[in-house]
Amino acid sequence: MASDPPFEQSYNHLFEALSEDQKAKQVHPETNSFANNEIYELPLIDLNRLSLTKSDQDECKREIADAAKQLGFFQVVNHGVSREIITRLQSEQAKLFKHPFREKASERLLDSSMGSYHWGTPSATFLMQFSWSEAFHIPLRGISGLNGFDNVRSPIEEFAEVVGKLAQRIAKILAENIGCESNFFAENCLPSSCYLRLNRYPPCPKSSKLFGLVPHTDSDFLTILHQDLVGGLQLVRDGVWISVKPNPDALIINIGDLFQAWSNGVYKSIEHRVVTNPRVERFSAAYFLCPSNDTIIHSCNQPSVYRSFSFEEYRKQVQEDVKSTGTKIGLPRFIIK
Ligand SMILES: O=C(O)CCC(=O)C(=O)O
Ligand SMILES: [Fe+2]
Repeated sequence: MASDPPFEQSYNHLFEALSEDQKAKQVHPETNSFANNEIYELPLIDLNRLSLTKSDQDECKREIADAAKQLGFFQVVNHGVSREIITRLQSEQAKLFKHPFREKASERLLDSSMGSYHWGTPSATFLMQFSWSEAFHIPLRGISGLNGFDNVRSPIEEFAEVVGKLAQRIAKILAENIGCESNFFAENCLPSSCYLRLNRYPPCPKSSKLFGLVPHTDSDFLTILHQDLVGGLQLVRDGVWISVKPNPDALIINIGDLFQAWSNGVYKSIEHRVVTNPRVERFSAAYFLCPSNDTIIHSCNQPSVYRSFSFEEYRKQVQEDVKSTGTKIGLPRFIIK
């Protein structure tokens, strides 16, 4: 049966032109061990302590900063997003993706100025650069553009509102920990410049060796993610890919490139990816804390590792690199030599 979205038909230059043997050579060298990666529980931080005594608060803040410095990834519980919102979001997200491919791709679902639908990887020239997934990219200023989709709009709005506040709270804690201007995020990362991405990873019958999402770092300050129980998210720890164990009660937080630059390399934007599952579909929802396009990102400590750049310049550079080389280069472009 054909997949939905029609990856193989539409990208047959990637899939068909290759013999089985060539395919095996083109996938990531360690993809054969996809299933055998260590299953790792991210550092689990209970945010309830932020409303307890000063020493509880300090301990909680220290754990957040330590995780952001060492692994770049952690998970939080008692984050303020109710189980009810998450359940509704998951159920409406699944329904949204169930619309026929033609409808999703025709932009009738989303007013195109308000959001966009993505599937596969148009810039991929070989299978290792290909992502077997589809996503709705929804700028928060555009939630009202989900024409006629009141059922999905309301859990998205509620999720984004609570997670947006959480993102601000975490960013402030991280800024204070390194003695930097903690109002920066409240001033520059308004909800109108942040966005949400709803991801779906269809079962991948062709090959369990394909990526659901290719290895990347996030181009924002920080990302807050909810994943379902299927699993598949992996990240690099000490140079080795490890699998993140899903926790239905937790939200995953990871540092993005902008925080790494702004903190002068103290907080780590870590490479991560999603691997495909041959039988089950997987869903995740991610909130990206972003500044306005004209915000200048400069290291808050000296001497600067990275030169200053605007968010717009960074995004354009990433897009250009992806278009011309098939992969994101990201922060290394901005290191002061
Ligand atoms: O689906 C996931 O678990 C990760 C998604 C992700 O990394 C992203 O959207 O940037
Ligand atoms: Fe990501």
